[in-house]
Formats: sequence, C-alpha cells, structure tokens
Amino acid sequence: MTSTATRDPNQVIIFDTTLRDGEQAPGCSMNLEEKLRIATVLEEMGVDVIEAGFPIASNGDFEAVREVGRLVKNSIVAGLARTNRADIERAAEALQFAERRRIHTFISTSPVHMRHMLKMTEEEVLARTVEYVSLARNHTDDVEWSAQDASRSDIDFLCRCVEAAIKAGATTINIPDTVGYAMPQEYAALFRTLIERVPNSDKAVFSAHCHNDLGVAVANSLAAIGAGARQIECTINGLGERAGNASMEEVVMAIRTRHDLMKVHTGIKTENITRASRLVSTITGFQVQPNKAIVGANAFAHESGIHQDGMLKHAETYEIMTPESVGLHRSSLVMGKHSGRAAFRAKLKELGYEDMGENAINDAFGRFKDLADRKKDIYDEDVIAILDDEAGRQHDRIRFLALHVVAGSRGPQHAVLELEVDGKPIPPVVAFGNGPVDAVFNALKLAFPHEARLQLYQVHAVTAGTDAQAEVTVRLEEQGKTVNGQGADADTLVASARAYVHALNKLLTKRLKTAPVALSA
Ligand SMILES: CC(=O)SCCNC(=O)CCNC(=O)[C@H](O)C(C)(C)COP(=O)(O)OP(=O)(O)OC[C@H]1O[C@@H](n2cnc3c(N)ncnc32)[C@H](O)[C@@H]1OP(=O)(O)O
Ligand SMILES: CC(C)C(=O)C(=O)O
Repeated sequence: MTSTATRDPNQVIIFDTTLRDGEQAPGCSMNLEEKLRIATVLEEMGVDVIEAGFPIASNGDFEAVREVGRLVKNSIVAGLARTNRADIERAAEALQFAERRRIHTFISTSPVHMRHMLKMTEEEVLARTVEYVSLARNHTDDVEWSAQDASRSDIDFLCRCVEAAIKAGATTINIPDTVGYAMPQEYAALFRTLIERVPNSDKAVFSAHCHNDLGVAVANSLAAIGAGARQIECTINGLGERAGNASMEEVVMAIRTRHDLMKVHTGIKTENITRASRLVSTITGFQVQPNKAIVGANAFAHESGIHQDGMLKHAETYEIMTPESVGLHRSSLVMGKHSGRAAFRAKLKELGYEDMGENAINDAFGRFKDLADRKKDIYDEDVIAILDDEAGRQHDRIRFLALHVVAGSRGPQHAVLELEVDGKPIPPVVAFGNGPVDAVFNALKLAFPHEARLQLYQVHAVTAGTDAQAEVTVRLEEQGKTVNGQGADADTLVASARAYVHALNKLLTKRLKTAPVALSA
C-alpha cells in the first residue's frame, strides 16, 4: 500500500467488495471459477483493492481469497476478519500467496450493536481493536480497520477508537454506514469531524462503505469524498446485503463526469464498466433494471422526439457522458451467417473474451453459426450471451444435447430430452408437465434424478424482437446450498434446459467440496 505521505491526495482508491459484501445479497452465490472470472475483470479495469471474501466464514470463502490472491498481481487482495485471533490468522493464511495483501478487520462501535449483538462494553471494543489490529499488522503492513455501524456511533467514542486503531497500525480507517441510515450532509460531517479531531488522522486513508437502504449509498459516498475520504467501498451493479452497496459504476462515473466539481480521480478504466456489469449480472442472475444509471439498458436511450432532435443536432444536448466512455460502442465488425472463425475471434477480442479456452471458443463458434442461420440480425449482445453461456462449462459432467417439446392449448405438453452424462449419451427421456417449462424440468429430473428444489426461474430477452435470444436463470437449492445456472438460446425452452443443466453441474461441484479444503497449497 502506498503510504499516506506518498500517495496522490486527489486519487480515490476503489475498493471493490462484489465478491464479499456483494455475495451477501440473498440468493446470490458464486462458485470459485466465477469469482476468478470476476476478479480478472476487476483487475483489468484497474480496481485498487479486491475484497475476495471472509476466509473464516467457510471453506469456499477461504479458497476464493487464496485463489484470487494467487491470480491477481496488480490489485491488492483483501480478506475480511472479525477482531479475534482465529479470524485474523485464517485471513492471513488465505492471503499468503497474494503479492499485495490486506487484512480488513472490523468491530461494531454503535451502542445498539455493542450492547445487543457483541455484548461488549466500549472499553472491551477499544481493547479488541488495539489487540487485533496489532495482530493483523504482524501479518501484513496493509491493515484496514472498520467501525461497523459507525454512522450510529457516539462520536467521542468513535474518535477514540479511530485514534487507537491508527496507533495500533491501521493504514485505512473505514467508517461504514452499515444500515444505510445516514444522509449525505450528516455522513460528510462525520468524516470532517473525525479527520479534524483525531490527532493522527493524517496517518491513515479514510474510507466510506455505504449501504442503499434509503437509496443514498452513492450520494453518501460522494459526500464522504468531499469531506476527505479517499477510499470508496462499492460493488458492481450495487449488489450487496439487503438493498445493496454503493454501485461502483455510479461512483466512478460521477467522479469522472463531475471532475470540475469534485477535483478527484480514480484509476478505473471506465470503458470496462459495461463488461463487468454484464458479467456480474449473468453470473449472479441479478438482472440490472433498465433505468439503472450507467449500466441500465435505457441509460443512453433517447425515446422522445425533442430529445432525439437534440441528440441528432448535438449529443451533448442530452448526454452528460458518452456511451463509449462506459464501454458501449458501435460494433466495428458486423457478424452474420457468413462470418468465419477469424471474424469470430476478432469479435471475441473486441468484446474482451479473448482469454477463453480453445474448446469453449469452438463450441461458442458452433452455436453462433447455428444462431446466425435462424436469426436475421446478430448483435454483440447475442454473441456475449453465447460466450457467457459457454465460459467455464468445459468440465461439466452433464451436457445438454437436444430437446423436443410439444406445447400449446391441445396438449398434453411434454418434453423429450437428450443429455450426456460423464461423456456418455443417455437414452432420451419423455416427461409431461403443467406447461412446457414444467415438462422440460420434469424431464431433467427423470434423466438425472436429484432432490434439489427450484427457487427461481427467470427469463430475460437479450435483444429486442421476437427472434431474440432468451437468457434464463435457474436457482436450485439443496440442503441449504443455492446455485444459479444460466442458459441462452433463441428457443426459450432450450435456454431453460441449459440453465437448469448448468445449475445442476454447479450443485455437483458443490457436493464434491464438502470435504475441508487443504489449508495450504
Ligand atoms: C456488516 C457485515 O457485512 S459483517 C460480515 C457479514 N458476513 C457474514 O456474516 C458472513 C457469513 N457468516 C458466517 O458464516 C458466520 O456468521 C461466521 C462463520 C462468520 C460466524 O459463525 P458463528 O461462529 O456460528 O457465529 P454466529 O454467526 O452465530 O454469531 C456471530 C458471532 O460473532 C461475534 N461478532 C460479530 N462481529 C464481531 C466482531 N467484529 N469481532 C468479534 N466478534 C464479533 C458475535 O458477537 C457472535 O458471537 P457469539 O456467538 O459469541 O454471540
Ligand atoms: C464489514 C463492514 C465493512 C461492512 O460490511 C459494513 O459495515 O457494512
């Protein structure tokens, strides 16, 4: 970590917690391979700190922090820990391979948390802060301390804790609005007071971590910057516990677009925002609402006549930032049924998917040609849907082969499904259902018997038009573990079967991981 003395005072550090607080969103779960894909994209976009998990919380989190630490070279990798020995030692162990590592330790400072949750006095919280920040410093020079529920804490006590944490060696002080209670002017005042009153405040970077319960997480983050915060904790698409965290794309684009006012900058390559947003949404099955700032489908769409007239005359009449600045660009390569492998590879590069494995590229190319035979216009979104569908599927035990469905009012609706399991085709199965989707899922249960329960079935059209591809998310639950599967196809029922098969494969991998992971490499 750059010391406070040498760091650029106008640079805002972007601390992404999609893999930790983002994953705390109910129903959101990501497997290791998916976390590594997200971490790669975060690193490429210039994220300063990637919080990869809470290592003591589960073997999966431990493994995620360890493997993100092994993979990532430029970003700092952080692991979360409560203020106790076991958490901090587990975090240190998970981070052992990370070139640049941070232990992020937290404890609550508000009366309601101390009294009812921790059952600790102020003096106990203060003593723990000192003891465990010091312990974390034995493992790394880069230690962040968070005062959970800071915005509802007593200011005198908070000042004492912050001073003690810095004295014990914390280099970043995080002041979270854990329950999304603060208002921007109030949150800014909190930072101003702390920075003014804590005598050693210049020895640490102050950080904001905001939740969106009242819809002001981004406004609070920006207000904190105005009051001296130089790290923002945020997530892609604003994913996170309850109503979510401050959304990274909104914070970063506000800083970039209003540099005239804010006079600060980040190191984020904003052109990578759209790709990151899409990836997180595909992996988690959390669709981005169309009117979401920056990454919503309508964020750069101009519908009404007067706006369109203005746009045609001069884009700045209605656009405060360009679509290109967030990675939405007019495609230079138009894809269609006559495109070959060279054009397809060039398109992968243009879309940022060039690191896909050879087998995945070949499978995706086959599906692209198949789609191009059936669909008149192939948009970038169509290619991305296929690529996301193929990525990470090479080790799947169950593979979708074919589907025939009888639907409509005359019924009986039934599905004939062909799968391959462990490399061998199984005989086609026929199942009936209450509608075609039910028939498809019943066929899957017959072909590959399992107890998992369907928790979510969601369909979304990739582009406009009746020949658009459907992107389906299926969430399955088995013994308290949930997984999300995705599938895309111009036929909604095929996309549904693919999504279900994807979820089943993820469940099988999860089952294999019930044995504890090795604690070292
Ligand atoms: C605001 C945030 O986002 S904080 C991070 C939230 N993330 C998570 O909780 C991740 C998922 N959590 C888990 O898997 C589990 O809760 C674990 C593994 C972390 C802990 O599990 P358990 O040991 O069974 O404890 P449980 O969850 O029941 O209760 C939490 C305990 O941690 C204590 N605790 C909470 N915060 C802290 C802290 N910062 N420092 C020390 N102890 C703390 C609580 O007082 C409680 O202790 P108690 O059992 O003595 O009453
Ligand atoms: C652990 C801390 C930083 C947190 O997530 C919160 O307070 O919301």
